[in-house]
Amino acid sequence: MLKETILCAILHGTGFAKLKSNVSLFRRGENKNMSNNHLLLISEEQSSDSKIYNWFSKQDFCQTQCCVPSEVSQHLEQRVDLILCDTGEDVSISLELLYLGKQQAPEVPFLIVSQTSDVATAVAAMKQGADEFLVKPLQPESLVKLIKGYLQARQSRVAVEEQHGSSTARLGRYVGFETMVGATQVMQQLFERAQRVADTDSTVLITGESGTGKELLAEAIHRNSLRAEHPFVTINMAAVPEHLVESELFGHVKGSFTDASESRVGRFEAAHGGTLFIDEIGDFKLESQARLLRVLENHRVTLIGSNRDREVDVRVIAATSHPLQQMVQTGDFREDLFYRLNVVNLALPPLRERRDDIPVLVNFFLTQLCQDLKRDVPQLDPELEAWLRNGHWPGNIRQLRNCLESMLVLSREEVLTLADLPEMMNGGQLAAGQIAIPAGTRLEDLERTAIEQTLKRYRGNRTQSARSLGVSVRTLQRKLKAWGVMSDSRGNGQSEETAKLGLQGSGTISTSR
Ligand SMILES: Nc1ncnc2c1ncn2[C@@H]1O[C@H](COP(=O)(O)OP(=O)(O)OP(=O)(O)O)[C@@H](O)[C@H]1O
Repeated sequence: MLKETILCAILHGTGFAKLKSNVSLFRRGENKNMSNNHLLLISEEQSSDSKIYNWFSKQDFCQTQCCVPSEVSQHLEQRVDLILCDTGEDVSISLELLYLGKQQAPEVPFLIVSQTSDVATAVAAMKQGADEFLVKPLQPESLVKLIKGYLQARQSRVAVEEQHGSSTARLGRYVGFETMVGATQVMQQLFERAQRVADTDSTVLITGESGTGKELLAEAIHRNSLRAEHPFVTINMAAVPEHLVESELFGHVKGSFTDASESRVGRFEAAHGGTLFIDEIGDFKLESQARLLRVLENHRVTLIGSNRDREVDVRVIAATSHPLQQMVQTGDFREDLFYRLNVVNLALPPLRERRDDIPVLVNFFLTQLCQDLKRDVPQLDPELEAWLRNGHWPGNIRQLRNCLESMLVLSREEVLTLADLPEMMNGGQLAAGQIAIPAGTRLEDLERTAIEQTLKRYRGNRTQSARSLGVSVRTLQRKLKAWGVMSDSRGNGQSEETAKLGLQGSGTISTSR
């Protein structure tokens, strides 16, 4: 009996609670016209051979499209309201498609139809975000009822969101995350995916170097979600002493350990109804990982020193600047927890990989900071602009913002120049013989930067620059050519391309002697 109950719960995805709420939503809007819903059926068979498709195409509560696995990605670019995946005996194909579905359309319910009732497989599917794991043979009536429940819940959510002017991504319109700047294609795509995932309760893993905006993105997801009215609670695992991690997260009762002079509510409970952002999840020790996994699976927390647990309704967004997958391989991070967290992955690129955003970010921060400092927005000297755009920025957006803030605080001039750069950035004007290398500079960037600075110093004269760099003119020409800089036929003097190159800023490296 117990086994049956467990299996039943597993087969119904996130459990009975969710199923019940769907059913009640269905009742509320029963009379609504549902025929505009789009169901995507993934099948190994062509549509004409698929019995399940033939059956669905005769139903009038939705419009059904059928496709083979290789066409799924293409279909997800169109409107889809529910995915039913039946890939025959090989469930691993369904799991791969589930991953794809959750990456491309996280808010769309994904139902797996399987021929096996193997519990381990069902658990694996649920961990990866499947909404249902249904075992054949299926009862048409129950299946229709289940699907209608999902579709109705989805319709109701869209209606609520439209009423509140919230997300409309699924209708083909994209509303940006106002607090975040990013005009490049990579950021626009990321915002779009984040907007879509905001509509769901899926766990999200945000990856990216320090200062790329992981916390800001997590908060934007929360603000765009139906949980927005509830708390957004953060915890940075790197900042909490190891022995206090569990008590911070799960809370403790008075006297449960030496320093526990009072009972304390943990961050999970504090985030009830809202979102918990766990930063630097890679710093979590293995024992605590097991406990976190249990909370994510059961939605219940047990305070340290107590044997009573409490239900929590919390959406978790985790972030890491460490390569978690590698940590899984080395045994430093639990594989099951990794998959539980990585239902949707949002990867923030480093600033140096989206340089076109730098001018937009600079304007954004200058305006914001000048408002705070109650001063007029200064102009930027073109050389400084170029320097900012071409900097390496190992500290990413945080470093860019701090750099601008420091200049604005220290200079009241109407035009900011390279000379106003904070001392630690050096403005490309290091004392004679100095070279400063910011943490995170790649070797290939180092070489290019050194060459750029030297050419700039010798006003584009390649003979003098090559001599200064201790290489032949031919070697220098070869490198410039490889970087797409046209060769200067005069061998010296200042070609247009060299002049351009010479003007480029270059982090904090200088070859001055
Ligand atoms: N796209 C963006 N638009 C505007 N400001 C941004 C953007 N991304 C980040 N910032 C700003 O940059 C700073 C760093 O952002 P945030 O703390 O979110 O980064 P992080 O990746 O979480 O850093 P860490 O890993 O060190 O905690 C903040 O001041 C944030 O407001």
